[in-house]
Formats: sequence, structure tokens, C-alpha cells
Amino acid sequence: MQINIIGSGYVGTTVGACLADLGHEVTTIDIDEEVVAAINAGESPIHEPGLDDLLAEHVGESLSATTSYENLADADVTFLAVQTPSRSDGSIDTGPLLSAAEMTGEALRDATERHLVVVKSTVTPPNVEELRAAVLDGAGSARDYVEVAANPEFQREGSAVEDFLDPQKIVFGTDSDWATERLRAVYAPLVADTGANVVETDPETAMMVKYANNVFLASKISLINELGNVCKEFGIDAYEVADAIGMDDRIGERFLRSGVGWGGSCFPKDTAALIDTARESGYDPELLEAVVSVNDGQPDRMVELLTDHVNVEGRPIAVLGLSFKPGTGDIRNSRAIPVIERLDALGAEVVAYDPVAIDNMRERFPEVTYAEDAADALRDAHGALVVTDWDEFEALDSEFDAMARPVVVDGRHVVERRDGLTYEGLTW
Ligand SMILES: NC(=O)c1ccc[n+]([C@@H]2O[C@H](COP(=O)([O-])OP(=O)(O)OC[C@H]3O[C@@H](n4cnc5c(N)ncnc54)[C@H](O)[C@@H]3O)[C@@H](O)[C@H]2O)c1
Ligand SMILES: O=c1ccn([C@@H]2O[C@H](COP(=O)(O)OP(=O)(O)O[C@H]3O[C@H](CO)[C@@H](O)[C@H](O)[C@H]3O)[C@@H](O)[C@H]2O)c(=O)[nH]1
Repeated sequence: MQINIIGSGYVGTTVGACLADLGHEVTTIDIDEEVVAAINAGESPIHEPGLDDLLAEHVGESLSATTSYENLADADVTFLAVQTPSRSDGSIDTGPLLSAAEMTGEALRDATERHLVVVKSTVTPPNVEELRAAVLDGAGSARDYVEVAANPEFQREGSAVEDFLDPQKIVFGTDSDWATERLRAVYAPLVADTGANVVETDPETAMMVKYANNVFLASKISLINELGNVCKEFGIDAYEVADAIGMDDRIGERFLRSGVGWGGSCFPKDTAALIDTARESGYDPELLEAVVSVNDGQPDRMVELLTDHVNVEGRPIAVLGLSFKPGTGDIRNSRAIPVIERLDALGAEVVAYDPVAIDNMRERFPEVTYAEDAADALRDAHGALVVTDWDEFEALDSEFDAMARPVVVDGRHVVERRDGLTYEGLTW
């Protein structure tokens, strides 16, 4: 099939490369010329394991990128994978996506064959109608040839390629059998390969599934963090407790890693948007508000554990890990941001290190000192905070001996306790 993907960020680039890998002819379209040039050069515009290899294999063959919407109608399906960032009230800013939807509709004005526009971006159920209208209004007199569907994406950053090519479920939200058939055809090679579960429903329910999925996982982490905070009060190791409760398959062992909390471009944004949209509809989602509040408290708790041991004012303090999780350079809503802000407010001199995310964090905090490696950050530091669970932090050992005050607050359960090191786990 011929497929267009509008938006070549984390989702669009991964989905485009993976659909090309499944045998489709894919064109990715982005308004950012640098992003388009990178893809056409076979280089991923983002750090995502496996993506460079897929681009190198398929660019110039079945995958190409452009800034032009001109030939959209030549394809069978157009996916919209444009950003939907949070506004300060928690609602999502659908502006960029609506504008892409309108441009897509306009590009289909001369369509003479049916075309399916699929929303892959995450939008709340009430936003679906707005998007439908934007595409169809854009299409004008060709509107009868165009239909809008939803196909939310469940990939995680750091394992996006693997997640897309081996999904636990695929969700089709459509208004007609024709649209369902078209989505089935897009995913047919993947379903044949993996036997993935396919959920077929309407577009609004499909988007609610996406929100419920993310908010459930964020709540699970906040619950284990709350339990972990109580464990810490009693001198109990929350990881031992989590291992035990995870044996109950009604609870499950995954997503029970307590610590400094959830960040990223999705959990914070999606939780805030669901709270906002529920409130707008007249329902007050108290539990979800508590889920956010527990998460917001963890970075401060981490800094407090350090200040229980050392005076940070005017002293170099190492912050290890800046991305919101390992395997990505993405710092959107990384827990490192409130940690650095808190240290800064206390007058500490932050020395930060991350294997991938330094350039991104430098834009956010240009005044922070960035170290070459973890050993460099730890040298002469009066304390260290481990914020991201990069594998390389597990191997740290004698590097702690070079600290001026060997105190480590571990927010991710990665550092080994050792003689001569004052070690504080956040929830253990
Ligand atoms: N990041 C993830 O892992 C993930 C996973 C599942 C779902 N989602 C959802 O997918 C959507 C996209 O997220 P992302 O992280 O890929 O965003 P992103 O910011 O990485 O990428 C968005 C891209 O869209 C481009 N763009 C903006 N307006 C455009 C237009 N009019 N025409 C063409 N391109 C345009 C931007 O230049 C950018 O490259 C969001 O709704 C997000 O919630 C993200
Ligand atoms: O036990 C855990 C698991 C995760 N996290 C944190 O939770 C955040 C999110 O992690 P993860 O879900 O692995 O990464 P994302 O790339 O944000 O993926 C989530 O958000 C995506 C965007 O919507 C969805 O597609 C995915 O299914 C969903 O897992 C990160 O800060 C993790 O450090 C924990 O603190 N403890």
C-alpha cells in the first residue's frame, strides 16, 4: 500500500520506518526541513534504538521524506502523527494537529478515489469530532471521498521500533467497514507475523483506550511510589515488597519500579488532559489528581534526602541521568528538571551527566555544568542524585571514592551499596 505519515517526530519516524519495513511504500511529511533532510540522508532525527538501521535500509527504496503535501491523494492512507502538547491548564494544544488536518484535507481536494485519514496522535475523545471536521472542511467538495479514523499508538520511547513491530495490541477506531478493512490491510503483514490482538471499535473509544492505558500505568507507578514512601518511613525495602505483590497476577510484576516518578512526553500530558477533559464534562477525577500529586512530590523528596546529609549551598552536586528514561535523549517532563530546579533554588552548583541527553538539557539549563562522563560528574561532588536508570550507572563503584562527600541518593534503584558510601534509596 502507499502510505503518508504527517509529522516525523518520535512517532511519525518510527511508524514510517516500520511500515516501510513491513513492505509498504511510505512518504513522511514534516514542516521541519532539517528533519526531512535527515530522514532522506538515512539518519534518524531522534535517538531511538534500531531506527537508524531501518532508515538506512529503506530510505531511497520504499521510504522517502518531503515537506510537501502535494501528492497526498496518490496514497491509500494518511496518518497524522503531529504533536499535541500540554497547555498550562492541562488541556492539549490541538493547534498544530488541526492545522495539519486541514492541510491534509486541502491536499485531498482533487481526490478521485477514497482516502483514509488516520489520527495517530493522542487526542481526547471530544477532540475527535474537531479533527473530523478539520479534515472534511479542508477537503471541500471531495469530502465524500475522505473518511477519518483513529489508530492510537502504544510504543514506548527507547523501545519504539520493537514495540511497533511486536505490539501487545493494535486499536482501530473507525466509522465504517471500509475504513476498518483499510486499516486491516495496513497492519495485515504485522498481524500475520505476530498474531497481535486487534481491537476494532469507534474512533472516540479508541482514543479513550489510549488515555486509559497511559493513566492506568501512571497510576500504578504513583501507587507503588506512595507505598514506597510509606515503606521508607518504616525502614522497609519497597522493591522487596513489589517483588512479592507482583507475584499476584492480578497485580503483575511490571511497572512497579518505585522512585523519582514518571516523566516523558506522554504520561504527564495524557494524565493532565484526561483530568481537564473530565472536569470540563462536569466530573471531578479526584483519584487522578492524587496520582499527579504523588508524582510531583518525588523529586523534592529526593533532594530532601540529600540535604538531610549534606549542605548543598555553593557545593558541586552531581546529577546522573537527564533523559526521562534510559534509551532516549528526550527530556520532556524528565524528573531531572524539577530535581535541578530544586537544587538550584538551594544554591547548589549542579554538575550533570547523561550519555545521550546533554545537548537537549543544555538548551533548558544553559547555566548548568555538564560533565564528560559519570566519573567526571562525581569527582569532588558533595553528593550525587541518580535520576535515570541508565545501565552504565549500575557499574559505578570506585568512581564514588573521588567525591568530596560520598553521599548518593538513588532515585531509580540502580547503584550498588558499598563500604565508604552513604547510600539513600528513595523508597528502600
Ligand atoms: N513520543 C511517543 O513515544 C508517543 C507514543 C504514543 C503516542 N504519542 C503521541 O503521538 C503524537 C506525536 O508525538 P511525538 O512525540 O512524535 O511528537 P514530536 O514533537 O516528536 O513530532 C511531531 C512532528 O510533527 C511535525 N509537525 C508539526 N506540524 C506539522 C504539520 N502541519 N505538518 C507536518 N508536520 C508537522 C513537527 O515538526 C514534528 O517533527 C502526540 O499526540 C503524542 O502524544 C507519542
Ligand atoms: O516501573 C516503572 C516504569 C516506568 N517508570 C517511569 O515512567 C515513565 C514512562 O516510562 P515508559 O512508559 O516506559 O515510557 P514512555 O515512552 O513514556 O511510554 C508511555 O507513553 C507512551 C506515549 O503515550 C505510550 O505509547 C507507552 O505505551 C507508555 O508506556 C518514565 O519516566 C519511567 O522512568 C517508573 O518510574 N517506574
